[in-house]
Amino acid sequence: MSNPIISLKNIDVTFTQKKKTIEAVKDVSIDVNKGDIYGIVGYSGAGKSTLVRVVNLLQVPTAGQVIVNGETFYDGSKGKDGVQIKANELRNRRRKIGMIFQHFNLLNERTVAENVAFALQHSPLKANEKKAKVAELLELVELSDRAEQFPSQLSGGQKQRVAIARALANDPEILISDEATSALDPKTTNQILSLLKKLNEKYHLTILLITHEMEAVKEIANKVAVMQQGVVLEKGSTLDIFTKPQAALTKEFIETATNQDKSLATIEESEAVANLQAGQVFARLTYSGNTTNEPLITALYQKYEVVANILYGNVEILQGTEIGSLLVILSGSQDGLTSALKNLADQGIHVEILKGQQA
Ligand SMILES: Nc1ncnc2c1ncn2[C@@H]1O[C@H](COP(=O)(O)OP(=O)(O)OP(=O)(O)O)[C@@H](O)[C@H]1O
Repeated sequence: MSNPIISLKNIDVTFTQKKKTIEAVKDVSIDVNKGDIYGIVGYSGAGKSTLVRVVNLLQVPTAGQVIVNGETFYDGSKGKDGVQIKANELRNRRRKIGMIFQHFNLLNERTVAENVAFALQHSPLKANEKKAKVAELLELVELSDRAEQFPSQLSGGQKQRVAIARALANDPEILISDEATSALDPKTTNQILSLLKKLNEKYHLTILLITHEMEAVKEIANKVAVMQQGVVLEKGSTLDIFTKPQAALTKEFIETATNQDKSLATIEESEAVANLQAGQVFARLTYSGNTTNEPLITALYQKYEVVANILYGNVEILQGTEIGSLLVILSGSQDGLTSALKNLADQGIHVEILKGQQA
């Protein structure tokens, strides 16, 4: 059995403002294993930031349990307001949880090196050891030559790398990245994501990746939870979520991340789909890994006399595995279509009927 480094159980966070009650997080349970890059994806206001602030008790939940590295930080089942870890113990534990943010949160009047050193102010290291640590961290994020510059002299990507160096100063086991790439252009975003991946691989750093971009999840996360209105709609391995998405919102995120959204809109308006005939279905087929080599389309005709007209095809590489998706119109007899769709599902191909009679 896996032993999660972060276990959030049945977390509720409710804010009360005057007479208004906001249920920001509702009954969310998530287990993050050591070495995971766990993406939490959702639109603005979904409750992502509130949820991750619960991990280090920057936000105390209204109900539920928070267990980090085997230590119970909060247990809502005990007592009226729950039982919390002692303040000094929490302070120590928090140093092992680094955080980075969309707006970097650097001290503008301090140099790059001083910004990183700031995180070491309570460290037991001696002055010369702290200096060496800062130099080592700046080398890690490839900013050694900028040590004496000020944040205002840096690009957004460089600022975020300073923030990452600072977040790593106390050798954390967990890094929380709250929309860390949201203010960056696509190229810089990829550089930061690659750096996070490198830190994950090299130091086995567990990363919680909060984002509204499924693209970022696709690049580096091995697990993902999709949030909407305080609730986790679905969660699982990135591979499973991308090949068998259930919730409409998850599908929407994936379509955007794989650039299918625009193609789909155009194809849905095409004559072939707009004027779909009886005996035809418009479907999306998604398949991963070993199924990609199967001569799917030929087999459908040979076995069931079902003709597949491919309107769109795409292959993505996710976690080193090929994920194929096809938008097709399948035409055949009622029985032929039923058997063909069953055959596809039996082969582990995820079939979504987008239009036409469900055979
Ligand atoms: N301290 C607070 N007091 C009252 N309401 C809050 C507080 N913090 C968050 N909320 C509300 O909780 C809900 C979830 O907010 P949250 O910031 O967690 O969402 P999010 O998914 O992180 O979105 P964003 O990316 O925009 O921050 C929102 O309706 C927000 O207005």
